[in-house]
This record gives sequence, structure tokens and C-alpha cells, in this order.
Amino acid sequence: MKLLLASRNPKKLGELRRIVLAEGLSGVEVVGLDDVPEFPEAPETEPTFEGNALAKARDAFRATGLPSVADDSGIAVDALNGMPGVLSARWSGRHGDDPANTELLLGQLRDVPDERRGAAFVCAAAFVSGPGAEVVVRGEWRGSITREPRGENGFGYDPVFRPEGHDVTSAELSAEEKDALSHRGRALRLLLPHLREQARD
Ligand SMILES: O=P(O)(O)OP(=O)(O)OP(=O)(O)OC[C@H]1O[C@@H](n2cnc3c(O)ncnc32)[C@H](O)[C@@H]1O
Ligand SMILES: [Mg+2]
Repeated sequence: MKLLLASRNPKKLGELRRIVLAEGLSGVEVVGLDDVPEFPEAPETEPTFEGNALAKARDAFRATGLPSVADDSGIAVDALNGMPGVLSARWSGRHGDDPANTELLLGQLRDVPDERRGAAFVCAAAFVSGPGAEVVVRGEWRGSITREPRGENGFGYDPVFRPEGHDVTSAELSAEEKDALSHRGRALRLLLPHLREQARD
């Protein structure tokens, strides 16, 4: 079976690919949006991660006929009542500008004391393999927002996110360490049984 991982973010796509391939799904060939003809993608307007993930996976399945996985993710900061949330990718007003998004978040939290800097990375992952054959799952990763960026790995808010139980940021973790703990790793591992079942059919 061909499995389409429907993300336009190369770093996110890399993680999705890595996590799926690490599971050694037999009979599954993973492809990305660059491997299929271009199709129109609806803007991400849903108020929830689940709603956006499902919309992206539905678009991909409808356009290609391939079983499709999409991820909608972001960071939910306690002191901001869960924002940036679904707006994480465009928090600074410029979609995908990771340094600007991170800098704005740090500025907003400048006067927030250490004990109130809690946050969670959230990932909703949707798998669509037919009309009505849809699954959406959620993974979360608790931690706190640091006072300055640190680390070169990962992407997005990784340099300012210190995972619970760790003294480093998620941008200082290796790829394997991040996948074992991350919101994305957790969500995708919940999808695995559904991917396996589809690959068998
Ligand atoms: O929608 P697609 O095409 O998949 O790509 P995107 O980057 O727009 O993805 P989202 O709409 O799901 O927005 C996710 C944003 O949340 C942040 N984010 C999500 N997962 C993250 C992670 O593992 N580490 C750091 N930041 C993350 C980062 O800013 C992402 O751009
Ligand atoms: Mg997006």
C-alpha cells in the first residue's frame, strides 16, 4: 500500500516519515506531497487540531485516492489560555517563520514567573482511507517555556520547549529521543494499528 503523508512542512514531514518508518510497517510505501500531482488545499480554519488534521487528510485522500495521514499540531501555553494553539504556525503573522514566532512568544511571557510557564505540544493525527473510513487521534507532550532559545535540532518552538523531566530543550534532544517522547510520536503510534490493518486489506 502507498501511504501519503500530507504535510507541506519539510521538517514535520521528516519526523512523520521517521516515526512511521521506525515501526517497519511491512507492505507500506511512504510518499509525500511532492510525489503526487498538486491539488488545491483548503486553508486551515478549524478551531481544533482534530478538525484541521481531518480536513487536511480528507483533502489529500480525495485528490489522490491514497490512504492519507495528516498532522495538525502546535503549542498550547497555559499562561496564554492555550494559545498559540491552532495558530502556532502563523503566530507572528508570517506562516512558518519559526524564529519570529518563537521570539514573539518569549516576549509575551517575559514577566511570567517560572512556575507558571507550563505548556504542551499537541498533535492531532488523522488517517483517511475511504469515504467515512476516518480515524483521528491526539498526542500531548507536557513541558515548560524557557527564557531563551537553545539547541539546533527539530523545528518550530523546539528551542524554547523544555520537556517535563528534562533539563534540555527539545531542540537539544536527538531525533530518536524526540520521537520517543513527542506529541507526534505518541499520536502516530496510536495510528499504527489502523495503518497495519489497512496495509493488510
Ligand atoms: O500544515 P502542514 O502542511 O502540515 O505544516 P504546518 O507547519 O503549517 O503545520 P501546522 O499547521 O500543523 O502547524 C504546526 C506548527 O506548530 C509548531 N509545532 C508543531 N509541532 C512541533 C514540534 O514538534 N516542534 C516544534 N514546533 C512544533 C510549529 O510552529 C509548526 O509550524
Ligand atoms: Mg499548516
